[in-house]
Amino acid sequence: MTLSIQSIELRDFRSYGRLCLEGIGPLTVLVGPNAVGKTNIVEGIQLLTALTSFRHPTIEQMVRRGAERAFLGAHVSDGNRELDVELRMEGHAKRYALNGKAKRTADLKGLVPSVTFTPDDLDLVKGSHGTRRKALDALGSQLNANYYLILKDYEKVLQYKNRLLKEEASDVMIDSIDEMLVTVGAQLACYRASLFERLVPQVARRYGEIAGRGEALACAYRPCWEAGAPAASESAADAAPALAPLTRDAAREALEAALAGRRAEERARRRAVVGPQGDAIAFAIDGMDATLYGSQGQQRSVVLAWKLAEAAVIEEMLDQKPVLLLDDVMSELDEARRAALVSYISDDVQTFITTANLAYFDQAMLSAARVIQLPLAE
Ligand SMILES: Nc1ncnc2c1ncn2[C@@H]1O[C@H](COP(=O)(O)OP(=O)(O)OP(=O)(O)O)[C@@H](O)[C@H]1O
Repeated sequence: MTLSIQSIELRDFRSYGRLCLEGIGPLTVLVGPNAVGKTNIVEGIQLLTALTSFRHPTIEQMVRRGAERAFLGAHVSDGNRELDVELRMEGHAKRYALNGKAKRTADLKGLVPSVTFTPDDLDLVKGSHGTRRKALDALGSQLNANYYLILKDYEKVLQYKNRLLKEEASDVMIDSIDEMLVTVGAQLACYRASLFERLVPQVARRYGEIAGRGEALACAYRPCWEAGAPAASESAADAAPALAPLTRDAAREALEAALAGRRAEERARRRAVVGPQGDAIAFAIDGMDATLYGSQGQQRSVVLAWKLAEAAVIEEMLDQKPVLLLDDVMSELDEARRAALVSYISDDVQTFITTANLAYFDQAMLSAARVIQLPLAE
């Protein structure tokens, strides 16, 4: 059974001294003027579900100005299980707990998954490969704690290697860090390739439904070792997908060869150029790169399709519908795309929507929702 959020408490988090929302149902609409704290609530819920924030803030930015520590808590239940997820932030430490017992972030991944959709996500197609890699990794991290741990390990290895290259360390040192990079990087590439393979049919199907007109969307994931570092201008149509399924041995071999072949370049540039930080993800609509040629509407349809596909993959893999967090996106979508998004919202998909304007919602939806006007009366 799907866990859903029953109540939320925020203490000294962002603009809130204390905020309690109780008796939370399937659909909550948070409405209020600019800067009233709508996104702060969404961010708090994301930190308690996906265990991350789309704003990528420091702890200092999240603790209310003037306070020493912040507390976030959610009571979640599926009718059988009653769970309290808590997060405490102080200094440089972020500490999660479940029913009062300290937990590592990795232990809680996937417990109450969520899909967040904010105006920044509209850059998923327009933006760089890095934006798309981050989106894929954020999904993978919720689905599989090992994906998350490998990603964190890889970030550390890469940081260390960059330091060594900057300091012009000896070849022996670079060889030994490359060994680690190959082990961790090959695993990360395999996780990415296999998640991508699951995601793509869902994205393509949803794009077809949203865009209509028989347009075909192709998505390609190309690991870094294929033809060197990817340029953003390369066409998705040219970027052949990784041979599926990508095995760890094949990934290791390809990474090793690419590292050996580009050692001189890495030395000259004094930074790592080979590794999953160079993987490319691209979209093509009817054979044309969506980043370069897609209309604004087409790009938005791809993003929406990607988000709905994320929700579908989470449900498929975790047997649980994710909480949907829609931060101020209704105003960014036209009527048809709004309708596509709203059609996904149902009683069994717990949804939080923020908006400055209720005019974007039809009456049927509003009457099914709990509308919370912010700021709350004291
Ligand atoms: N650490 C913090 N301490 C105190 N206030 C903070 C902190 N972080 C953010 N804020 C305040 O929170 C407010 C922004 O809140 P939020 O982003 O949730 O607004 P919003 O209602 O989503 O606005 P908009 O509709 O403009 O997007 C700002 O006024 C900001 O100063």
